[in-house]
Amino acid sequence: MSKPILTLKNVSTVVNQGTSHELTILNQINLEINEGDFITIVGTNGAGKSTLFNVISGLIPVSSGQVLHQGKDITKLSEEAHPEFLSRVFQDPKMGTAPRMTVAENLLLALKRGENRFLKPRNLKSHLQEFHTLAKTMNNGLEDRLNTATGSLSGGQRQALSFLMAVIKRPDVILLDEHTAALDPHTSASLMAATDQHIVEDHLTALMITHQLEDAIKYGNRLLVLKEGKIEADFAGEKKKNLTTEELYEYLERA
Ligand SMILES: Nc1ncnc2c1ncn2[C@@H]1O[C@H](COP(=O)(O)OP(=O)(O)OP(=O)(O)O)[C@@H](O)[C@H]1O
Repeated sequence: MSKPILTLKNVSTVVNQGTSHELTILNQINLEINEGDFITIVGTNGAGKSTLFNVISGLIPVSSGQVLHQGKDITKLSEEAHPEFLSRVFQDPKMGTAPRMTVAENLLLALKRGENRFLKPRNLKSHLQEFHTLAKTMNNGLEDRLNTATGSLSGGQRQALSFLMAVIKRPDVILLDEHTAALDPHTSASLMAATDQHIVEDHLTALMITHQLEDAIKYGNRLLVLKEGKIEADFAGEKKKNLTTEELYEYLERA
């Protein structure tokens, strides 16, 4: 049986506490994320999806409740300590990669994250074959652009690089924050397929926020609907498999 990698126990996040602008963004969230889970998350604007990721990443403090990593309380762990076990890919292709560095240099940076080493050219050379093989898995020509400055890549290639940088060290948890949303439909579908292949084949654990209901249903083993800071619905197994976009849409409208 799989064991929980991450657990949220009665997590609430309240901002502007004690003022007239007080707002409960997350309201008593209980969530157990198991090894190998690929959880898709949908919800209308302002439902609290990004805040949930911000709390898991240590960017926003919880007002009450607990966050556990492998059973260890990380509720008060600093944001800087989270990359040791967690990585995140954002919607904006400009985030997460250094634009003046080449694709290979960015991959090396991600591979050596936390090791505090200087980047040496010979160090880079020894990784080129490995990076070529890795980049090829994204099916968008990234492997032919290893020596190109990241800033001149297409949006799809840049997001593919951000994704590879996020998974290269096999973090315990990967947060995908609408990572295909800024791409055209064809590029988005291609990145989504490559994402899924990596997560499933490498048995990674991931959470993905998306507004694409088809993607939320098609990918992953579990689907959460967030509404006003609460988990309104939690579909897994057969229930998720049998869900249609129409039903989910109605659910969101009703929710
Ligand atoms: N630091 C903050 N201070 C005040 N309000 C905040 C803060 N962070 C988020 N909010 C509010 O909390 C609510 C939830 O925001 P959040 O960004 O988590 O929603 P979301 O589900 O990710 O929405 P979207 O789909 O639009 O990205 C929103 O009303 C937002 O304005």
